[in-house]
Amino acid sequence: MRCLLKPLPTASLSARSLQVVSRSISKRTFVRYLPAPQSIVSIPQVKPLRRPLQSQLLPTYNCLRPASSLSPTVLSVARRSTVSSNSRPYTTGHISGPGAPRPPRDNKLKAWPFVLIFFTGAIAFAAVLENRKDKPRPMPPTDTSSSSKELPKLRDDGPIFSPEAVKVIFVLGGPGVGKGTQCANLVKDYHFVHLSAGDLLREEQSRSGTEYGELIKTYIKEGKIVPMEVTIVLLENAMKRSIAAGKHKFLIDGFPRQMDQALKFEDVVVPSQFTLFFDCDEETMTKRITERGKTSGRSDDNPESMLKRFRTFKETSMPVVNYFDGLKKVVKIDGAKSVDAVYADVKAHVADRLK
Ligand SMILES: Nc1ncnc2c1ncn2[C@@H]1O[C@H](COP(=O)(O)OP(=O)(O)OP(=O)(O)O)[C@@H](O)[C@H]1O
Ligand SMILES: O=c1ccn([C@@H]2O[C@H](COP(=O)(O)O)[C@@H](O)[C@H]2O)c(=O)[nH]1
Repeated sequence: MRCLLKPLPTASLSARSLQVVSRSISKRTFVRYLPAPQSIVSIPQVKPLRRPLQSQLLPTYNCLRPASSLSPTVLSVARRSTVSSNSRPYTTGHISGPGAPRPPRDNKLKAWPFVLIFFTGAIAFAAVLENRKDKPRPMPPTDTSSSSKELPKLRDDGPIFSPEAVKVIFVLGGPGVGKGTQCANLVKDYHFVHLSAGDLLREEQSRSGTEYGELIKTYIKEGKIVPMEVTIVLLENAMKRSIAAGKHKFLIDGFPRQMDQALKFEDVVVPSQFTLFFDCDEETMTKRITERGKTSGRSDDNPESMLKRFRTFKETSMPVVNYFDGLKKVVKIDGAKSVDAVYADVKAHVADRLK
């Protein structure tokens, strides 16, 4: 890039303009007029410009100076790079007559368009980057008529039960891994109350007069997680009923399936003791669900819903397991073994914490 400088009384420039021009000059080749004998002296910028040379050039770049007023160093640089007006098309347009510089034009505004373009470009670029940032998106509603329902309001004034008085163990694992089967064993031996979030949702879905029936039906069929407000209220009510009957130990099966549920439940109901996590490969779980699907009558025990449930489990529920694992609150059990072998492992790992 080149910048043409024409004779201009320094005094006619504001201090700010001088600053801007001098900054742009220090980065470019600049051209200056000398009175004689050359028509134009082009002083190529040396990068970086040596300090003493720069300090001699910068104060003079805007005005005509006799060559005699320049230091020998400046002059020699200038003369070495001096060209005739014909050999530099870019500069010839500014010469009228041999050796005569064009009358000065007001150069004050020249830097501003560049400054403006630079800043406008920078702002636009920043805006584009901001938009491309991956942002979390809300889950698109699967059924607009039901998802627009007003959800129950959850309190935010702390847990209603104390963890000393009410014991909660979360039971997690992929679809069909055998959570319900193992919970039934624990209920028999350790007198837990077994609350399956999926069962509570299915009950609510078919309860006459419910306003969430359609919403729950759609979410379950799609293998998605019903909004936590509905599930937490169902769990809380079921727990209150059991506590009123003198039962204080709960296995909460298939919940929390999503991080917001985990945090909210512990905030407003009761903090959990730990999580039993049954680990298993998808192939084994698929076989178990397929077998169960022959008689269960469940709307999600079919290949299409199964795939969606596996995906939701990996993407949405595994982060919950990992979260509690980070807090050292997960007991991991191999769920691929036989029912009895799995139960033996459960007892071996947590028998002392179940009483
Ligand atoms: N260890 C096991 N070996 C073989 N079959 C099992 C085992 N555990 C459970 N099953 C069978 O697999 C099917 C699914 O078990 P279960 O309903 O307990 O799983 P789940 O994890 O509660 O499922 P979901 O999350 O879908 O409600 C049932 O038919 C059950 O009898
Ligand atoms: O906290 C929960 C638990 C379950 N769901 C929905 O129910 C189905 C079936 O759950 P199971 O535990 O397998 O019986 C599940 O796929 C979810 O759609 C839920 O939304 N929130």
